[in-house]
Amino acid sequence: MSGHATLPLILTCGEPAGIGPELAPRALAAGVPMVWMGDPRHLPAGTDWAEIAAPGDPVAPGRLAVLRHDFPAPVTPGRPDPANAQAVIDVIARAAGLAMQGAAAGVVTLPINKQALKEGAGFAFPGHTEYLAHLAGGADVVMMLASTSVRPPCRVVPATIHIAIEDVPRALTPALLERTIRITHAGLIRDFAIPAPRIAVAGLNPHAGEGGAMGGQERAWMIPLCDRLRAEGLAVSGPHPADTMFHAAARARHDAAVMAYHDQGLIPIKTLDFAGGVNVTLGLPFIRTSPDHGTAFDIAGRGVADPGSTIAALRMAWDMAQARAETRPRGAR
Ligand SMILES: NC(=O)C1=CN([C@@H]2O[C@H](COP(=O)(O)OP(=O)(O)OC[C@H]3O[C@@H](n4cnc5c(N)ncnc54)[C@H](O)[C@@H]3O)[C@@H](O)[C@H]2O)C=CC1
Ligand SMILES: NCC(=O)COP(=O)(O)O
Repeated sequence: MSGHATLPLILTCGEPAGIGPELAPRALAAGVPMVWMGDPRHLPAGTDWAEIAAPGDPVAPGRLAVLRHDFPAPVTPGRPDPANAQAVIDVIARAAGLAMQGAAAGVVTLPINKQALKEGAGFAFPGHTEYLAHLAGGADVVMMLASTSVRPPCRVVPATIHIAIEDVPRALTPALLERTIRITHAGLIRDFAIPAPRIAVAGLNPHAGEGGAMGGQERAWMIPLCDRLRAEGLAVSGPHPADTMFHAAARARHDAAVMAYHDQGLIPIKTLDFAGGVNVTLGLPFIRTSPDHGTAFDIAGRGVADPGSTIAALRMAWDMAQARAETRPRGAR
């Protein structure tokens, strides 16, 4: 056992027409070592910043360290420019590359606009989660959103993510659900110091199918899958009716909830803790967190964006980096 993380986190700029640039200087309030990667011309006027050549280079306290990445086109808040799309993608890849080389403690991503990247640069991924998994050589990952300021905590993992609701029943297979549960289980042990994670699984249908009266997936394979994993020793419960999994007493009974689809999980967490919710990718070879919100074009450039979720994402990533450093064998990177 050894050590603690010393290298900074990299905060990627995300979509520069969104609220990312104004959140960057305010993220210093997290009080953890970080550098921002992006085009400094996008930062709010008056930002105290200094360019550095590598993540570990020193800057004066209170000053934003910048790993410069120039963008080709000027930015208008609220109006993404297709000409900048490839640079947004390149920043993510560059930051992930540095983290994989061991040159940074992890990556915290400011939001991207998926539509702008698809239209501007043919971005072929639904989001950071899948792109980072690809950059990591096809890592088996899940998306978890974790609260930081509600008790009992709320942690949700959607088994299917950014797909049309009409495609969910076909995409939600026994293999996908089992894989999602196993990655969640391993991630809670590794990064959340929960030695025997309790995982609640949501049914797909109202009332978890009501014994087959409201849908058949629960009886056909979800109950047998949960039974099998329990027999193996995993603390898996369910499938539960999704609508009663998130009141306080229900949250106290699990460490994470694996949900059938995006909104089944993201609506409760964003309702309970929008300002403190953190998106974590479990299963990557490096640490990645993100605020839970998007690009917020409707308020971009006005200086009113709440930095709470970004600050929480930085602190969570830093805590994860410390925990990993403490359990890393001496001499290993
Ligand atoms: N990790 C990422 O890169 C994410 C990207 N997105 C993307 O963001 C874009 C916009 O998504 P929306 O669904 O509209 O969600 P959104 O989170 O951008 O905005 C929803 C509402 O919340 C408000 N809001 C968001 N963040 C806020 C903050 N920090 N402070 C104050 N108010 C805030 C916005 O003004 C808006 O009214 C989409 O392209 C989506 O794909 C969405 C979620 C995560
Ligand atoms: N709805 C969550 C979201 O869009 C985050 O996606 P990702 O960019 O973190 O994969």
